[in-house]
Amino acid sequence: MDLNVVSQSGGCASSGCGSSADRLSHLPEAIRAKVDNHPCFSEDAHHHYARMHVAVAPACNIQCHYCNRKYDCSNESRPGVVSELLTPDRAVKKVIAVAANIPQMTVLGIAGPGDPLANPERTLETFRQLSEKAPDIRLCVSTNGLALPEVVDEICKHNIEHVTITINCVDPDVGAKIYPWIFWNNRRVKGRKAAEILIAQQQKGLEMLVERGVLVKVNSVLIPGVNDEHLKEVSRAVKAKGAFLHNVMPLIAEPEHGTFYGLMGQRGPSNEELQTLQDACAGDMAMMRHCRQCRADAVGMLGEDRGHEFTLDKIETMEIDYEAAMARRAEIHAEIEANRTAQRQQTGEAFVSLSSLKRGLKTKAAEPRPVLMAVATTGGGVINQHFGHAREFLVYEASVNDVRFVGARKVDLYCSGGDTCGDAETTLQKIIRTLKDCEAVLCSKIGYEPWSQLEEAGITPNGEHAMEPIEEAIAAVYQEMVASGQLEQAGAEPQRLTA
Ligand SMILES: C[S@@+](CC[C@H](N)C(=O)[O-])C[C@H]1O[C@@H](n2cnc3c(N)ncnc32)[C@H](O)[C@@H]1O
Ligand code: SF4
Ligand code: SF4
Repeated sequence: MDLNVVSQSGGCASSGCGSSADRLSHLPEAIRAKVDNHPCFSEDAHHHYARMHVAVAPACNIQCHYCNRKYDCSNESRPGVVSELLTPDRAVKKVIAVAANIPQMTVLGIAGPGDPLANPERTLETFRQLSEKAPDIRLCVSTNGLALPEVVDEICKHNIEHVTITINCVDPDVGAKIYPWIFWNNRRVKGRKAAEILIAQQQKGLEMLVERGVLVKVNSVLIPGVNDEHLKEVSRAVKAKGAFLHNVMPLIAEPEHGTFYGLMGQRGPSNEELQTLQDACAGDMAMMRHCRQCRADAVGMLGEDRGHEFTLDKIETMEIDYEAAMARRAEIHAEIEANRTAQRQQTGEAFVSLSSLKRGLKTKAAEPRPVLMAVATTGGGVINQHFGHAREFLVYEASVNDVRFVGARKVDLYCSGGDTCGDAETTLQKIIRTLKDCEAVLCSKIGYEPWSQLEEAGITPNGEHAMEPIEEAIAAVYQEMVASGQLEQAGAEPQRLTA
């Protein structure tokens, strides 16, 4: 997301390129302070800070063709899925237990499993208690927007500075294909009329939040053949109304989830379709590309789920002094910030070197082509994960202009424990398919078998940059590729480095 904020403001003055952390520096101070440690509103922050959701809101006031909250699997990570519903009191207890044990957790969101604003008492009571008992935690809410205008003032009372509205369309004809019904003024409204009311409420809620200085993220589910082309218009419309960030997420639709789309065989988008649409929308506004479509009870860094460590039976036995925990949290946040500053400096140097590389290319020749690279990381902004332990890879695009984050791709674990990874061949082939458009994989270590199969598939494994900041390492690998001449564009004059 930070990337496009910068492109609107002209980018790095000297070179036209910069790290994702630097890109935050172009935001006004008041906004930067609100997003700098928010893992969802800042791509850079998501390497360092964690979030949690509490599942206090079971009911929903609309039906989306892609949602079925009845289907649950404890191993599954997707929106609407939860293991246990919580009362506000228990939710508050859980948040305090998590904040004391995972100090980098800065954000508590309520995102279901239904719609938080269709359960206003439970949602607002949770926020009320938390703003009093844990004032160092940022509070967020995610809603379909139908009930939003009526509760905007109440939300603002609880110091909520970040709200997400799911807006899949601004045209009721498109909406009628996504929403079979809404529950409005005590009756069920169907079809185009339902979509018309929902869209009007969403737009009104968005305007009201922006007027009150709340940062609004808009989620849109990309449903191929239904709203794919239309989402560019959605992006323009919400930007014009002052939304801060647009998060275009892929539809998840499997027949076994029992949703209308799942049963009708509606497919989700490919990685390429998603990225193409995100890039097309990016002309109009800042995009979030690091969303992991979390469960409604997720706990931990984005992409990880530590919910099993904080089940009700476990938190009942935890004795927590939150005053002391807050002091410890502040110390750890200061350490994280010191690390981030050091990383920023290191990455800045790598980018200066990328800029000299660009200047060194003969001006008439075409630039070397951009390259996608995948990275294995457990967080902290560095390359620190064994290939076989990765449950997801972060994908970056490197070019002579920039290194930009383009998305996270989930994979099955290659090493499922023990010293040997012998019988995991099918899993490895699936991982290679997921990364097939990447030209290198950067990780801390990698075994012989995946090394040779990646190479055979034309993906270069690289374990030389362990513990280095991600963007610095990618910039370095890209420079090596340029220097070796392997990135010359087909049909272009050969390029030469002058220095
Ligand atoms: C579970 S919802 C909860 C908040 C609220 N009810 C809403 O819809 O905004 C959180 C997010 O997940 C999205 N979502 C739910 N089911 C999905 C699916 N099958 N595929 C992709 N996104 C989905 C929703 O559109 C929403 O943006
Ligand atoms: S609004 Fe949210 S909770 Fe309600 S049906 Fe849609 S995705 Fe599910
Ligand atoms: S679903 Fe996306 S926006 Fe919400 S907590 Fe997860 S990563 Fe952040």
